[in-house]
Amino acid sequence: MSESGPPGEPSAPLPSSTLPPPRTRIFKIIVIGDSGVGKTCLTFRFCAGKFPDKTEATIGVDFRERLVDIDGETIKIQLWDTAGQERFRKSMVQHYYRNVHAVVFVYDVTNASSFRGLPAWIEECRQHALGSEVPRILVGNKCDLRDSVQVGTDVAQQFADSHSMPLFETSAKSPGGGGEDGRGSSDHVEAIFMTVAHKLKSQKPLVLSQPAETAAAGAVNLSRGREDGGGGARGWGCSSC
Ligand SMILES: Nc1nc2c(ncn2[C@@H]2O[C@H](COP(=O)(O)OP(=O)(O)OP(=O)(O)O)[C@@H](O)[C@H]2O)c(=O)[nH]1
Repeated sequence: MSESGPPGEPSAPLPSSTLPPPRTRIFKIIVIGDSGVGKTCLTFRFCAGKFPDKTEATIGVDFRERLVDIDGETIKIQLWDTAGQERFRKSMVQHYYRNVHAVVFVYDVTNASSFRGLPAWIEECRQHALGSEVPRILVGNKCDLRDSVQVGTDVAQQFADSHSMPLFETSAKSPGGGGEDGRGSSDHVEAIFMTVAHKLKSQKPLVLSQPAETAAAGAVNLSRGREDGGGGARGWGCSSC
């Protein structure tokens, strides 16, 4: 007998209009790295599909979200674009690291100092008890500025390997290697975040979720932008990356 139905009546399936809405899983991904490496541009690029007209230094944190479809499941990717400048981080930093599902470390390939700063960001994660089960990736941004590169792929790959992270080199501005408007033949920034989402989906079910109806509309299909597989990164040893 149904607990909620009238006594004595057999339980019948609920009409679909009365079923609770399906839950949407949320993947919280924090994006960290020195000021000016392009965290805002990368997250904007993924969530809004374009390079922002102008950016200012992030104060505290900005959130950007996008619904994606992975193997038939709608998932909300929530990107936390954190401030790179110490003075804009202080009061917020403990909030970034709560319930984090993945971390994206960003450096600027044209700025060696931003690459040298990476161990400090890794150390900050350690201090906030981020375990090795939390996937991390390394992103070298601004690859469109070919003549100004200061951090070579081999040195970055060595660093990534030594921290068991996949390395992606990309450009938020011209992510497919195409024109300045960013409309290349394949969208590398897309592939990077989708690779993280795939990795997370292949892990155990995550707790954070919300009814799908409250999530923003506009789910996209995974097949878009996956052709290049995210730049042949290695480091996780899983089939989806
Ligand atoms: N050429 C080029 N410029 C970029 C790229 N990504 C970001 N920029 C520029 O780099 C500057 C800093 O970008 P942001 O995205 O604001 O950097 P951020 O890491 O969010 O900086 P903070 O908020 O201070 O931590 C801006 O002038 C961007 O236009 C890129 O891929 N190529």
